[in-house]
Amino acid sequence: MTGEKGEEDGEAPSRDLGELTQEELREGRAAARALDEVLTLSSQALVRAEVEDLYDEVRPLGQGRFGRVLLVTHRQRGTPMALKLLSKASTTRQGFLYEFCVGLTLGSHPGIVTTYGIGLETQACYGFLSEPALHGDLIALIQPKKGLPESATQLCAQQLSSALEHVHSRGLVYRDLKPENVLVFEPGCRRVKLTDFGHTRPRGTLLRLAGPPIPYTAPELCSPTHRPEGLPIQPSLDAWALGVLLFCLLTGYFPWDQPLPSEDPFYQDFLDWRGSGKACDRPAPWAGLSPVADQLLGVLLDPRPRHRGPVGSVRAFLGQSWQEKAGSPELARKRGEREEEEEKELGAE
Ligand SMILES: Nc1ncnc2c1ncn2[C@@H]1O[C@H](COP(=O)(O)OP(=O)(O)OP(=O)(O)O)[C@@H](O)[C@H]1O
Repeated sequence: MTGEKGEEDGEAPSRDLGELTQEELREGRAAARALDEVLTLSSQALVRAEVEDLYDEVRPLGQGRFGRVLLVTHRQRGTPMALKLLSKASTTRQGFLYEFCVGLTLGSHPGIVTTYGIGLETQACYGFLSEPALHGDLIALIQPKKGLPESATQLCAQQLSSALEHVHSRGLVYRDLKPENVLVFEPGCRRVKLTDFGHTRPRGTLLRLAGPPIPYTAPELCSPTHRPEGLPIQPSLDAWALGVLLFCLLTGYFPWDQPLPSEDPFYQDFLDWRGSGKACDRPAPWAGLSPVADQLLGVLLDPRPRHRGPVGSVRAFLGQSWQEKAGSPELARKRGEREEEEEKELGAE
């Protein structure tokens, strides 16, 4: 997404490194400088034209809060492309250029949507072109209370962790991992790619939460005690979001609404279980996950950002079973506990 920017971020002052090491701060600054370079060049090369002068509209591909995405074909060559249009009413020129240029600099990775080097300015909108995904996004594939087949989940895990590692290797933090931003290029999730770089920022950028937290928001951003000037952002924010996304894919549930123990009993239950390590404390939504999945999610969903595993931790768990097999005594026991709990909850109403 893109939007009015600048309310929520600023540059980390050099005398105050927050939780960043000198090396991390240098990495973030180098990323900011590299982006600035691409942005200046792209800003000079925007094509001023109306969409219909250059492209034929085929059909809408999707709609976000800020952007409308259309399948178009090039008028002369017939090449199919996705055109993301951002209204000038809600997006600044700088905000648009930022999203466009982050896409351009990251697009060489197979797990990241390729952005073409054509930026457009019409009377009412800014726009840019990228490769079109003809199988939609991941949200359409997740079945409520079921999730995705495990094979598809592991394929997503492998490709998304690699794509996020690429983002991090460029000194950037993605910050917007959710199923709507994962595009599907082949059935069965054999090829999925990350899109929407409107929230991506250099490591170390100071960030305050602009709205209410969502399930994917890491707890360090929700803490009321966090520094008023903002938290210097780290790749560990993406590792948390990856953990939540994998949970959703495996179960068809969110693990919690927001990671605030005082507000969200599901999150409190998770913390209690982490603390005790006892099977009887396992929260109901976690029934159905194998010990391997527990371990993986335990690494990614560590509430302490400096102890949280990186996104690449996923690799060590691929190819092992992440779901209890249907009919296994362990699953029957966990399901029994879940049903008992649900009965208790219903009884309490
Ligand atoms: N290259 C593409 N090919 C196919 N569909 C796409 C493509 N890019 C985006 N979409 C679809 O359009 C939707 C909206 O796009 P996008 O997330 O970029 O918009 P946004 O306004 O920035 O979103 P947000 O609400 O997260 O701010 C996506 O969820 C996806 O379904």
